Amino acid sequence: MTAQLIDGNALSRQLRAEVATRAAALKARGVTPGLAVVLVGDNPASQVYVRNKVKACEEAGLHSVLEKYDASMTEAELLARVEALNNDPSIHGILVQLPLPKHIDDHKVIEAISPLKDVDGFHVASAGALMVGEVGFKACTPYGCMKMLESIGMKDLRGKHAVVIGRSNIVGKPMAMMLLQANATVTICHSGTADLGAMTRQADVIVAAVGKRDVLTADMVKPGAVVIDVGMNRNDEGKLCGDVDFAGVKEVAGFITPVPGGVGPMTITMLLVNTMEAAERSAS
Ligand SMILES: Nc1nc(=O)c2c([nH]1)NC[C@@H]1CN(c3ccc(C(=O)N[C@@H](CCC(=O)O)C(=O)O)cc3)C=[N+]21
Ligand SMILES: [Mg+2]
Repeated sequence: MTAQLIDGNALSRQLRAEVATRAAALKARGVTPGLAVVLVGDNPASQVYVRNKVKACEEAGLHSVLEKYDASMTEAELLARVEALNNDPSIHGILVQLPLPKHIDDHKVIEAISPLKDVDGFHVASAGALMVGEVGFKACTPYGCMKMLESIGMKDLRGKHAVVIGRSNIVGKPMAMMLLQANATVTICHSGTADLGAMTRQADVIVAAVGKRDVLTADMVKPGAVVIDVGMNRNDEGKLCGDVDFAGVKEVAGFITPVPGGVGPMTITMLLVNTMEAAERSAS
C-alpha cells in the first residue's frame, strides 16, 4: 500500500480530548455545554447514529438530551419542540436528525432552529456566513474533512487544486467553500460533469461525496493526491464502504481516508466542537 491512511478515529480521539478540556473549564465557570438531539421516527440507521452522538457527548463531558418522537408527530409539534429548545438556556446546540418523515418539511424545521444553536451548520444563516467568511457554525462533515487535511500539514491550500465530487447543501457545497477559504483552487463536479476523470486527474485534493460506490477509481487519481472519502454505502456483502474504490486508489494516492474510521467519526467530533463553541459563545 503506497498511500498513508488519515485515521479519523485517532484524530477524533485527539480533538475530543481537547473538547473535554474546554468543557471542564466551562463547567468550572458554572456552564455545562448541552446538546439536544431530536429524532423523529424509527429509521434504524438514524437510531445508531443518534446513539453514537449521545455517547460521544457523554465521553467528552457534554450534557446531551435525546428527544425521540413517533413518526406520526406533526410538523407543528416538531416546530414547537424546536422553539422550546431555542429558548432553553441549558441547551447550546440543537440537532434534528435527518431525514425526517415525508410529511415534515426538512427545510422549514432547519430554518426554525436558532442560528446561535445550529451546530449542524445547516441553517441558511450558517451557510451564508460561510459563503461570506463570517462567524457561523460550519457543517460538520466538510469541517471534519478540513481538519483531516490540516492533520497532514495541508491547512493552507494555496497553489493546490481541489476537486469536490458532489454538490449537496450539507457536504459538497460547504466543502467547496471551506476549501476556497483555505486558498485552494476549487472545482465542483457532479452528475452533469462531462468527463469526471479529466477533472480529478488534475487534482491535488479530491473529496468524493456522492453516495455511490466506486465513483473514484485508480485511473482517475494523480499519483500522490490526497483522497477524502465522504461516502457511506453498503457493498454486496453488506459491509460499509465509501465512494472510492479503496483497494485500487490506495495504490496511487499519497493519502487516503478509510471507510469506516475516516470521515464518519470526524463528523461527530465536529458536532462536539460546534456545541462547545456555542456554549463558550453563550457564556462570554
Ligand atoms: N441533522 C443531521 N446531522 C448529521 O450529521 C447527520 C444526520 N442528520 N443524518 C444522518 C447523517 C449520517 N451521519 C453520520 C455520522 C457519523 C457516522 C459514523 O461515525 N460512521 C462510522 C461507522 C458507523 C457504522 O459502523 O455504521 C464510521 O464511518 O466509521 C456515520 C454517519 C450524520 N448525519
Ligand atoms: Mg421531508
